[in-house]
Amino acid sequence: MSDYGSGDDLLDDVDPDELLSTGSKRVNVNPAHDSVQHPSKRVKKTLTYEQYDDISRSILKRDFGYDDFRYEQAAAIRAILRGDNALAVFPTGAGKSLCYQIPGIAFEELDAAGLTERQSKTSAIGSGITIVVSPLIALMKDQVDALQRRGIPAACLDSTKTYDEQKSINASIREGRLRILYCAPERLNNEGFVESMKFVPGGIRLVAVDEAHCISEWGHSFRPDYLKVARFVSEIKAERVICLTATATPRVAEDVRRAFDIRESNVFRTSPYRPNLQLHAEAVKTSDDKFPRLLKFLKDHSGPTLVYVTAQKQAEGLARDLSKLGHVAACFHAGLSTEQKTKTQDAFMAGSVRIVVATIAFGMGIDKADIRNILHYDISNTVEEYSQQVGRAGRDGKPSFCTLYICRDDFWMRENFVRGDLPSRQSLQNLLEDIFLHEPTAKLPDGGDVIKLNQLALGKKHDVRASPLSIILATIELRFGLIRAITPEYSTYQFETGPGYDTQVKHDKSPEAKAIVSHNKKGRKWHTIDVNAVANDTMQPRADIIRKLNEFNDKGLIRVKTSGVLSRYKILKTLPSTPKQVGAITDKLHAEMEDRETDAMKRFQTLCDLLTDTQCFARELTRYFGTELPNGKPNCGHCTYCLTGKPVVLPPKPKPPVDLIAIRDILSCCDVRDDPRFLARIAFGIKSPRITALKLDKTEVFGAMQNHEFESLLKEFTKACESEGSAITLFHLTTSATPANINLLPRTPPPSVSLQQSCSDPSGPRSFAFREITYLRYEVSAAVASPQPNTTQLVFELVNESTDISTGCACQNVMSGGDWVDDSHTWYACVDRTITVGGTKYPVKTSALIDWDRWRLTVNQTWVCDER
Ligand SMILES: Nc1ncnc2c1ncn2[C@@H]1O[C@H](COP(=O)(O)OP(=O)(O)OP(=O)(O)O)[C@@H](O)[C@H]1O
Repeated sequence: MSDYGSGDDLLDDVDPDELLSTGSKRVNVNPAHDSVQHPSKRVKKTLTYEQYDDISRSILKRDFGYDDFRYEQAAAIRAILRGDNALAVFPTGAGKSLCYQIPGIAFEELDAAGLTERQSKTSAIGSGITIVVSPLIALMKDQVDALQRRGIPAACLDSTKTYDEQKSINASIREGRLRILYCAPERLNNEGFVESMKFVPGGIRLVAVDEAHCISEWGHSFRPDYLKVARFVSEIKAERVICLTATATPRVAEDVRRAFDIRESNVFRTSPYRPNLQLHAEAVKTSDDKFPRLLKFLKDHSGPTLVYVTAQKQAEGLARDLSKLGHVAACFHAGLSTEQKTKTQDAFMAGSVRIVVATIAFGMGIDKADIRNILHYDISNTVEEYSQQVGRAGRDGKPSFCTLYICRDDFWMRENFVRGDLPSRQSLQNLLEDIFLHEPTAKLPDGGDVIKLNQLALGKKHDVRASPLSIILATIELRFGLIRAITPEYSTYQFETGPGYDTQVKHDKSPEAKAIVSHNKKGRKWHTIDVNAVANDTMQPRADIIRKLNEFNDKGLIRVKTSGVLSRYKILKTLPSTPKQVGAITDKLHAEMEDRETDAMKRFQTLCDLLTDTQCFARELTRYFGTELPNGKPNCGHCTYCLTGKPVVLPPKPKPPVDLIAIRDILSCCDVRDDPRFLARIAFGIKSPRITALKLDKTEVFGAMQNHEFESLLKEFTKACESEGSAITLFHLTTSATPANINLLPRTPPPSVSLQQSCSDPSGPRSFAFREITYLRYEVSAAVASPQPNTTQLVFELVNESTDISTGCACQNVMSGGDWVDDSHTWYACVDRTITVGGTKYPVKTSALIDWDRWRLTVNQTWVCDER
C-alpha cells in the first residue's frame, strides 16, 4: 500500500447516514437540517486581538508546553479564530501544525465560554471538527499519536484502518468527541466520506490544507487531487480554511489565495532565510569528480550528514562505497521496505548512523535538530526542493553546511524527468477518444451513468505516464466539469483462508457471507471472487459483500488482497461525441501541458541560475520566495559568492551535432512514425509506457542520443515522420539555419572556397578547391550510394548561381550527413561510426568547420586506432 493510499474501497458506496451511525440511526440527514448545522460564517463574535491571543497562548502552554509563539503563528491563529481564511508560508520545521491544532482545540472552548454566536444554537450537537488534509499517511499518524499523547482527541482516516476502527472514528465524530480528523486528499474522491462530512454535528469548523502548494499547477509538486480540496471545502460548507506550505513562490501563493478566497492581508509569510546555514555550491566537471570531493567534505565537516542523490541505485552504491571506506553510512529511498526505512531513520535519529545517502524520499517529517551537513551530490529539481532539503539542517541554530555539486552531467537526468510527462498530441487525442467515445460502463443506483477506467491499461495503450494521466483526468473533471470521480473499485478480490474460515466464515448465516462462500473460485492458495458478478447473481449490494470481506479480514479469518483498481467517474454532462469535439478539448489540454513542461524546464534552470549568479545566493533564495534577508541585510556573508566574491562557473559544454546515423538506427529499429516525441524519447532515453511495452528500453538505441538536445531530436524526428518513405528522410537536416537562411549569406562570390580534409588516412589529406561559388547549400543525400561497406559518401550540392546547375562532389571514405549550427558556424557530419583500414574497423568521428569569414570549409576525420 502506498503512503498515498486512501483506502476508499472500505467506504465504497457507504451512505452518509450509515457512516455516521453505528448502531442507532442518526436522527436527521435532511437538507433542511443543514441550515442549523451549517450556518456558514456565523461564528463571529468579535473579540480583541489580545483576547484571541490569550486564548491561543493558554492552549499553547497547557497542551503543548511552549511559552510563546514563533514567527507568525499567533497572527495566523488569530485570523482563523476570527473566522477568516488564511495562508501560512513558514519554512520547514517552523511550526505550521500548531496553526490549525490550536484553533481545532480552541473552538470548543470559545463555544463553551459563549464567545461565539453558535454556542446557543449548537451546544447540543457539539463543536464540530477540524479536518486536516495531508498527503502522507506516516506524517498524519505521527501527528495523531502526538496529539493523543497530549490528550487531544484526534484521529486519522486512512487505508490502514480496519472497518471497525473506521466505525469507531465515525462514532466519535457523531458523538462530538473528536476534535481533529486527518485524511489524505484522495479520500475526497469518496462520495460517502464527502456526504458524511456535510452532516457532522457542529459542522466543519476548519479545513487545514497541508502542503498547500500542491494545489498550484505552477508549484513544484502539483497533485491533481489537491484541486478537489477547494470544491470539498465549499461542498461541506467548512467555516474557514487555513493553507500551509513551506515553499510558495508569489505565483503559487496567488493560486492558493484564489482557490480558497484568502485575503492578501491574511497571508503570513516567514522568510526561509536561516542565518546559521552556509549555502555553498561547487562546479564539478564530470560526475566522477564528485566522490573525492565528498570524501574531503566528510573529513572536513563532522556531524550528522544527509547526502541527497537522484536515483535509488545511486543511493545504494554511494552508501556502500562510503561504508567500505569506514564511514557509518546507510541509504534511504522509496524502494526499500518499510522495516529497512524505519531502521535507517531510527539509527540516524539516534546518532548511530552518521551519514544517510538518500533520494528525495527522505526527510518529510524528520525532526532532527542537529543535522550538521546537507550535501547535494546532484542538483535538485527545483529551488523549492533544494530549499526544503537544506531547511533540514541546523534546526538547533548551530552553524551547518550545505554544499551542492553542480555538474552538467546531471542535467540529462533532470530533463529526462521533465520530458517524460508530456504526451504527444495524437496520444492525447486517442486517449480522450477512448474515454469519451465509448458507452458508459455502468449505472449508478440513481440511474446516473458511470465510466470505469483502468488507468494503468489506458496509460500503456496511449503512452501516457501515470502522473500526467491523473492530471488529465482531474482537468476534465474540474475545468470542463464533464465527469466527477467517485470511489474507485477493485475489479478483483482474492483471499487466503485462515484457521477460522471453516468454523466461522462457513457458518456465518448472513446472505453476504453465504455469497462469499458459495461464489469464490479456489486456486492453490488464493480464493478469487468477482464481486460484481456475485452481487448480480445473489442480488446482494456489492458494498455489503466487500464490507463482509473486510470484516472477515479484520477478524483474521481470511486475508484479503485486492488488485485491478478501476477509477470510476460519474458522467455529469453530455460528453463530446465526435473526434472533432474531442479534438477541441485535446488542443486546450495539450497546450496547457506544453506550458507546464516549459515551466518545469524553467524551474530547474532557475536553480542553476541562482547558484551561478553574481549575487549573494542566500538573498537570491529568499527573494525567490518573495521575501528579503532580515533587517535589510544586503547579503549573508557566508555563501560561496559572499566568501569568494566570484560566481560559481559551470564548465561549458559544446552543443553536440545531431548524430544522423544514430537517428537512422532508431528509425530502423522502430517503425513508429506517428509520434516524433515517442522517437525522441527513445533517443534521449526517457521511458514511457509504450516504450516499456515494446521493450525498446532494452535495445541499444535507447538513450543513445542522451547527449543531444531534446528539442533538436524532436525536430529531427518530426521531419523524419513527415517525410516518411523518402530516402532523404534520414538525412533531412534540422537546424536553425534553413536553406532560406543560407540564401541570406553574402551573394558576392568569394574568390574561392576550399575544402581541406585532414586525416590520418593512409592515403593522406586531400584538398579541393571550388571556384565561382556563390553559396553553399547544404543538401546531403544519405549514405544510399555507399560504394563499399563501411564507407559513406558526402555530397555537397554546390550551386552555381549563374546557371543554377547543381554540381555534386563526392568524397569517398569521408563521412556525410550534417547539421548547420549557425552561431558557431560549425558544420558537423557524422554518418558511419566505423571505418575499415587494413581490414580492421575503427570508430570514426568526423566534423566539418566552416569559417564564413574566410569561406573555408575544413573536414576533420579522426578515429581511434588500436595501438597493437
Ligand atoms: N511556538 C513554538 N515554540 C516551540 N516549539 C514549537 C513552537 N511551534 C512549534 N514548535 C515545535 O517545532 C517542531 C516543528 O513543528 P511542525 O512539525 O509543526 O513544523 P512544520 O512547519 O509543520 O514543519 P514541516 O514543514 O517539516 O512539516 C515541533 O516539534 C513543534 O512542536
